[in-house]
Amino acid sequence: MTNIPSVDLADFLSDDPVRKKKFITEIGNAYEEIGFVSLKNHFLDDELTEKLYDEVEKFFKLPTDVKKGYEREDLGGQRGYVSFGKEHAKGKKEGDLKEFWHFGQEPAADANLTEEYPDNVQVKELPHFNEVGMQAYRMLEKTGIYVLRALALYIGKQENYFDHWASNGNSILRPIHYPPITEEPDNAVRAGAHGDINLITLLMGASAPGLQVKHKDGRWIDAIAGEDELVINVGDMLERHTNNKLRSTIHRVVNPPRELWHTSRYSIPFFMHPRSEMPLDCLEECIDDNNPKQYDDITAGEFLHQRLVEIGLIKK
Ligand SMILES: O=C(O)CCC(=O)C(=O)O
Ligand SMILES: [Fe+2]
Repeated sequence: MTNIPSVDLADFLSDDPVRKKKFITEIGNAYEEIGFVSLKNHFLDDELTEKLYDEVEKFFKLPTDVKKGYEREDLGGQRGYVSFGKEHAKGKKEGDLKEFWHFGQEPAADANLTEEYPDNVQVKELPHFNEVGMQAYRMLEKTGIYVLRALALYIGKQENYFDHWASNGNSILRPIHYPPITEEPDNAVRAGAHGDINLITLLMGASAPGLQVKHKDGRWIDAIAGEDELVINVGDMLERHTNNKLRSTIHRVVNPPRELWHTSRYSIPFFMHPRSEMPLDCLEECIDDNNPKQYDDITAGEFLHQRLVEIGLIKK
């Protein structure tokens, strides 16, 4: 069971306006409060999830020098492999105890983008790795589009407000491996406390506990998705765009107790980003006398660049 509110995408997709409204209210209220929900009846089925985990485990078991051959520092780590300890939470000096992979957008031929996306890095040792990764990418992207439609209605926009920005957007699927802990980590943790950069994050059930979410009252709450559920949270871009109406909640991944140091943990977040040119300017609908405009205007691309420098993936 989970400690965060659970919502059912089947409500939003139903023909019954009462159920649809119920979903919008539930997810919107949850995002004003705790910033996280777990979602059932999404588009990523068990079979594909299992296949992806299988490929991901095989990848991280490859020799370190093979994995490092797939590292693309020239792309700020936005495609391919990022090695252990490289990324740190904003404002923290110790690197996180994790290595990860990035699958990026492969836009439709007619997408009419002003900016080109770099190609994905192909893993030669694993013939199905890239194909399975991109299948999961599509299903999570499809799920995310519906969640954004519900949120558009919640904040008083047209249902399809985000479609243009988020379709063929700069989203990233990030399989993460947190390896066994072999020495005293001191201040390093599996993932230091952070808010996600993007619009929303869709996280498939991790292989082990560890994810914690910071409640408004300061307590850390374990966030564990129910069977077949995705954990979905608001990121900093959406928080900014909605002038703090929808909350990007701080979360972290804690180290396991010492007796479990020898175990790996895997998790696979999908960071849903818009196209780079999307203005994240605070929406008129979210500004009033009680809540004046909190942020300067910025585009998604500019905001992402700033953050990649702050977390150590782009060198200034
Ligand atoms: O590993 C997890 O459960 C969450 C990871 C996370 O928060 C992130 O990569 O942004
Ligand atoms: Fe995160």
